[in-house]
Amino acid sequence: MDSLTSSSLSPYYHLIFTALAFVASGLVFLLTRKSKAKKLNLPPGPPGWPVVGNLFQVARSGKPFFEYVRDILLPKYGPIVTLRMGTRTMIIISSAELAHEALIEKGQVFATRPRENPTRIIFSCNKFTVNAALYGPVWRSLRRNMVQGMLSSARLKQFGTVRNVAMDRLIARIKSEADANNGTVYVLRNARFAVFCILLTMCFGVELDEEMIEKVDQMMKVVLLVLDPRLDDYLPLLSPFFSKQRKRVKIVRNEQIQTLVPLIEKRRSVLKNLESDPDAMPFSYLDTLFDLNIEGRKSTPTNAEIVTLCSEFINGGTDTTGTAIEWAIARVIQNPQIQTKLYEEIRSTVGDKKVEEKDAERMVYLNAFVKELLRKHPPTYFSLTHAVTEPTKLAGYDVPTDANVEIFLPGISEDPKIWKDPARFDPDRFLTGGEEADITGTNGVKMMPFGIGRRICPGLSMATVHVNLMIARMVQEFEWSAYPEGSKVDMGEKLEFTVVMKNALRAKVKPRVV
Ligand code: HEM
Repeated sequence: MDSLTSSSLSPYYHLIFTALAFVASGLVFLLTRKSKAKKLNLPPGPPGWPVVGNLFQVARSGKPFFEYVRDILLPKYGPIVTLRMGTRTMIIISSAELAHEALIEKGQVFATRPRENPTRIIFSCNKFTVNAALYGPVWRSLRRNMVQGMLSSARLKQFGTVRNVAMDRLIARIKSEADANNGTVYVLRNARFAVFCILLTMCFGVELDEEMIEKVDQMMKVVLLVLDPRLDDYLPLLSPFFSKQRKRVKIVRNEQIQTLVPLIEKRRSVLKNLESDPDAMPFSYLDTLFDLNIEGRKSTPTNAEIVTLCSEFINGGTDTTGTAIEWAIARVIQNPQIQTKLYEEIRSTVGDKKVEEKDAERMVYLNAFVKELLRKHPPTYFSLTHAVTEPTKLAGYDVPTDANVEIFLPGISEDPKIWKDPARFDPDRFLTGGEEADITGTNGVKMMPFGIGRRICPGLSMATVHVNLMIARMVQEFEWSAYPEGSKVDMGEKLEFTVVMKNALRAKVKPRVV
């Protein structure tokens, strides 16, 4: 789901409003006639204005989109709602039954993606990514390649050393930041950096120096900013007002290509003689892309397409994982008894040894903690947007092919009908005799932080390894507490690319004395 907020629309608000009033009155007659002719039985939703639909209601609520959905739409209209955002029809679902009906029972029909806005078309190289591709041969080829080439359990094992290096670097960074700042550190920044380094190395096949890492990171952030939805994405008739922004999109795309193509070319030449570069990894995502066969296409991916695929690989796992770690540390600080249980489990599993991923895998309490973390804090509150391959029904309502289908994840993982005391953060709920939840949705849907069905996140296993290992190492090395000392952690949320803590978590760390 695009990160639509009232603030992303408000700069244009007054400029556009007058123009719209004219256009609206001119089109109202035509549109009402047209919509009557269609006679779709769409799910219920707030009545909207002609042309703009509910766009300004959302913008004027002053709330981030996820809060508008949670606090205003769902209580009033129930678990399936229609919202008209300018020319786009959005159908939002927020119950386990409906997610199951759509993504499992009618999985094939709901497995495609909607029409993209022009900015996303540029950055996705016309939908040439796993996440944006329409359900069909291109998607199958790209997804199979990513999963078999990089994310299978055999491949994951091969990158164990990269993770260990990144974990040691993370601990060293936390130590030195704490030393320089009276024992305090920012959590998200450090966690994000650690996982970013892992993904960069896996992607490009070399360990980049700090300067290059910083350069790529800055560029990725700029890209995410220009991908923020604009008003003309919902109301294309306003696009003449946005020519400056369109130019900026092209400039940023060029910068992205200029930054990443040298890394691609370097790997191409290193591959001719791997032994020539002692720093080169034996394998990387790039290696799978150079000669990739795409069903229904004769040519292998171009450099621009490779840039896009690499960006997807890196972006898909960076903020999501970093966000999970920030909330994990917040919960650990908020609940010292949870921190003690985690630490005791680490001690009883590995003693004085450094915790490794095979140890983390068999730590029952840690795994319950991570599950509860992803239930209470799914890094994205909406799954990626789905669309249907043909007109269909959901809960008896019509779902047309041009609708954006959004799944609101906390509506499921905090549903009091399927969870005991869902607001409470309690890893013990997953321990013997307690509650259960299959995170993949195969045996029923109760939580779906990675989505479910055909489009389920292919990075699920790797992300779980990263989150488990990072939490285990961070708790093994440090005792975490609130900053300022004795203060309560502010659990407020805000939407960036993911749902992060409203005030970036700054925590006090004390190295453990063993
Ligand atoms: C905690 C970490 C992560 C979370 C919470 C997460 C969550 C998600 C979600 C909710 C979706 C949408 C599923 C749908 O469309 O229904 C998704 C898709 C995707 N994720 Fe992840 N993800 C994480 C990590 C990763 C990693 C590490 C990678 C790869 C390196 C990755 C790559 C992707 C890709 C390529 C898709 C698109 C799949 C498709 O359309 O077929 N993700 N992820």
